[in-house]
Amino acid sequence: MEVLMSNWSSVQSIPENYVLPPHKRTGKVTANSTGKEIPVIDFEKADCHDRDETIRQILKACQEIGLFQVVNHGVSKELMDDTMKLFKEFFSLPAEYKANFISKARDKGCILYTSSFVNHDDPNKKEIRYWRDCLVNKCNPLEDHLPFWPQTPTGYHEVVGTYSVEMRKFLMKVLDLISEGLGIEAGYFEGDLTREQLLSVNHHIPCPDPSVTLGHPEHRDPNLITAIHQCDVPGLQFFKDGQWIGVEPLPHAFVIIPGVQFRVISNGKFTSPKHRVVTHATEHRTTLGTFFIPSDVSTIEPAKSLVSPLSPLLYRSYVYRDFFNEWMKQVAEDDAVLDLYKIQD
Ligand SMILES: O=C(O)CCC(=O)C(=O)O
Ligand SMILES: [Fe+2]
Repeated sequence: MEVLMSNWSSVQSIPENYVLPPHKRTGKVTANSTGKEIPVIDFEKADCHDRDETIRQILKACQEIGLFQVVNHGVSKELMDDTMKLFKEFFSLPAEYKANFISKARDKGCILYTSSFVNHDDPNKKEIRYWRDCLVNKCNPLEDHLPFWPQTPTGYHEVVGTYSVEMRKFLMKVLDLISEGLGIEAGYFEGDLTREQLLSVNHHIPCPDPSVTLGHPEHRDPNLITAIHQCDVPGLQFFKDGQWIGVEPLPHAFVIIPGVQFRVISNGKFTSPKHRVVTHATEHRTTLGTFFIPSDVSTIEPAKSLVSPLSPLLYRSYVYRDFFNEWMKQVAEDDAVLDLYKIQD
C-alpha cells in the first residue's frame, strides 16, 4: 500500500525516486517573473454596465497570455475559506482513514493517490515521482457522487457540496462570457461538453530541496477549462516565451486555465498554457482545482462560427474518449496528442 506523503513522519532528505533527472530540474526555483503581467479580472463589473469590457479583457488574456485570474467572482470568501480549511484537515487525518479512498480507478466518486495518477509501467524507465498527494471528488451530478465522498472532517458533504455547486455556476459564467466574446452560440457549452466536473485537491508537504523536485510535472490540462483556488503559498508557474512565470497567489481569486479542448473548439484562438507546480522548502501548500470535462462520448470540434476562409479549420472532429485514451498513454508529450487531430495543409 502506498504511503501518502501527507503521512510521512519527517522528511530529512529526498527519497531517490523523487529526484528529477538533471534536465527536468527547476534549478533556481524562483520563476523568472512574478506573474504580475497575468491579468486580474474583476467579475463584479461583468454583472453591471461593464460586461463588454470584461469580455474584452478575458479574450485578450486568453489570446495573449493564455490564462487569467478572477476576483469578485460571486463564490463567497467564507465558503472558499471553509473548503480550504476542511481539505487541510482532511490531509492531516490518520493514514488508516485516508486509505479507504486510495485508488486509481477512474470511475470512483472519490479517489486519493500520491505522486501522479499515471505511473508508466515501462520497466526500462526509472519511475519519477512527484511531490504531492491528490484527492479527486466527482461533483456532477452531485447526488450521484456524494455517497462516495468522505464523511470526515465533519461537514465535508455540506461544505464541499456547496462549493462544487457554486463553482459550477461560476465556471458556467466564465464560459458564457467567453462564448459571447468569441461569437459562439449561447448554450454551446451546456450539456455534454461540461458533463463531468471534478474537484481535484493537491496537497504538498514542505520539501527539503525544491530545486530537484516538482509538485506537479509540466503539463497542459487535457479538459475544457480549469479554475484553481490557490492557498497563499506560491508554486504554480506557467510557461510563456521560453520562461517559467509564477502565478502570484491572490487572496480569494481563481486562476482560470483553458484546457486543450478549448484550443480545438476556439479553432486555435486560445492556447492551453503549459504549467507546473514547484515545491516549497518550508510551507505546506494546498490547492483546489475545479475541472470541467466533456463526457466520454462528446464530439469535440472547432465551433462552426469560428471557421471561415480567413480562419480555416485547424482540427478534425473526434470523440473525447479517444483523445483521452491517447493522452493517458503519452502524457509527457502533450502536443503530440493534439497533432493526431490537426489538419495538415
Ligand atoms: O496546484 C496548482 O496550483 C495547479 C494544479 C494543476 O495544474 C492541476 O491540477 O492540473
Ligand atoms: Fe493543471
